[in-house]
Amino acid sequence: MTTNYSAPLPKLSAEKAAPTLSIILFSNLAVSLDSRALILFSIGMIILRRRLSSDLRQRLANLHHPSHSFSMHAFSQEKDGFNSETTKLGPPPIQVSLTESAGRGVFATRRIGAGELIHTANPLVTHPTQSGLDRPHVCYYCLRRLGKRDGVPVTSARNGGFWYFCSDACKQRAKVFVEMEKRADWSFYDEHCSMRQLKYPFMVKRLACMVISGGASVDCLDVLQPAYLHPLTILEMEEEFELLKATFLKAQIDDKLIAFLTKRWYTGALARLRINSFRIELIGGSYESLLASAAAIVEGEAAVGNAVYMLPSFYNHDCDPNVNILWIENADAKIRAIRDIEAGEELRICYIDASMDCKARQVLLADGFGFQCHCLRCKSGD
Ligand SMILES: C[S@@+](CC[C@H](N)C(=O)[O-])C[C@H]1O[C@@H](n2cnc3c(N)ncnc32)[C@H](O)[C@@H]1O
Repeated sequence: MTTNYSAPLPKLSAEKAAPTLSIILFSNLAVSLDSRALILFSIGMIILRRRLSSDLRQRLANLHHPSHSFSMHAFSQEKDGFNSETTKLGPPPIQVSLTESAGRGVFATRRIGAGELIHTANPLVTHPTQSGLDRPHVCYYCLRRLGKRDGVPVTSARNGGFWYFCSDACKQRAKVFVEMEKRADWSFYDEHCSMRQLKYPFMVKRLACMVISGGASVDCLDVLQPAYLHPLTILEMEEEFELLKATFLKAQIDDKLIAFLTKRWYTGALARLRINSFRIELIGGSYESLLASAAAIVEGEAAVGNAVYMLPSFYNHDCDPNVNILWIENADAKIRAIRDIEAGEELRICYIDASMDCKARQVLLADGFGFQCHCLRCKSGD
C-alpha cells in the first residue's frame, strides 16, 4: 500500500450517531416534568451528557488514531450490499483496520476454521462482459447464466436489442438503472467504450443511472481506495465523460438530476472501480448453468461480468492467500477461509492468477494495482 494513500475514512454509522440524537429527545421530554422531577432529571442529564460526550470524544479520537478500525457491526447497519444470510447470522468475525504497509485491511476477530464461510456480499454495481451484451446469455442484473432450463428469460426491449433477466425479481431490481437507460440513446458512448475494450465505463454509466433515479447515493464508492491515474488516462476518461454527459443531456434528463455528473465524479468513480472491481467467474449453479460455464470456459469466455462490493474491497492481496472469494451462480460473493486463521491475523485474497511465476505476478500487481508485493511467497522467489 502506498504511503500517499488519501482515501476518506468511513463515515460514522447510524448507530454511532445515536448518542447525540438521544440527548435531543431527552431534552424535549424534560418540558413536561414538574420542578422536583426536573431537578432530578437535570442532574441525571448532566451525568448522562458527561458519559455520552466522553464516549463521543473517544470515538472521534479512535477515528484519528493510527490503529483506527471499525467492526462489521457498523457495516451491517448501512445499505452496503450485505445480504440477509449475513445479517441473520450476525456480524461476520472480521474487522477493518489499518495495516502496517498496505492501507486498510481485513482482520479476524476470532479463530476461523478452514472452509468456513466468513461472510457473503451483494454487489453495489455489476455489469455483464461485452460478449454477454452482444449475445446475451447472462442476467443483465445478477450475471447469472441463462440456461435453457433456468426458466424462460424475462426480456425487455432495448434500443435495437433486449435486456435479459433470469427472473422477475432481477427485472424489478434492475429498474433503478434500466428505466434511465431506456430514456437515452447510448450508441456513441457504448461504441466508444466497446471499441477500446473498456469495461469500467459501463459500470460508471450504470452507477450514474442509479444515482439519477435515486437507487444509489452519489458518494457510495467514495470510501474505497482510488487507483493512481496517469494524466493521459485522465484525459481519455474526460473524453468518455463528455460522451456520457452529452447522452444524458440529449435525453433531456433534468439538469438538477445530473448536477453531480462532473469530470471529478466520473474519474473518481473510475479510479475506484479500477482497483476494487472483481471479474466474475461463476463456478456452479444448476446442471444447465454448469454446462453453460464449461462451454464458456472452452470458448475462452469464463468471465460473465464485473462487479464492485463494499466489504470485499478492503481485502489486501497475498500470492498465497488465506481466504478466497467465490461466485456460485450469480454475482453474490461468498468469502471463505482456505485454511485455519488465528484471531488478529490479516485475511488476504489473491488479486491475480496465482499460478503465474513470481516475476509475472510482480509486474501485474505493480502495473494493475500500483504496489510491490512483499508476501512470503514472493520473498521466497516462488
Ligand atoms: C482493493 S484495495 C485493498 C484495500 C486497501 N488497502 C484500502 O485501504 O482500501 C487494493 C489496494 O490496496 C493496496 N494493497 C493491497 N494488497 C497489498 C499488498 N500486499 N501490499 C501492498 N499494498 C497492497 C494497494 O494499494 C492496492 O491497490
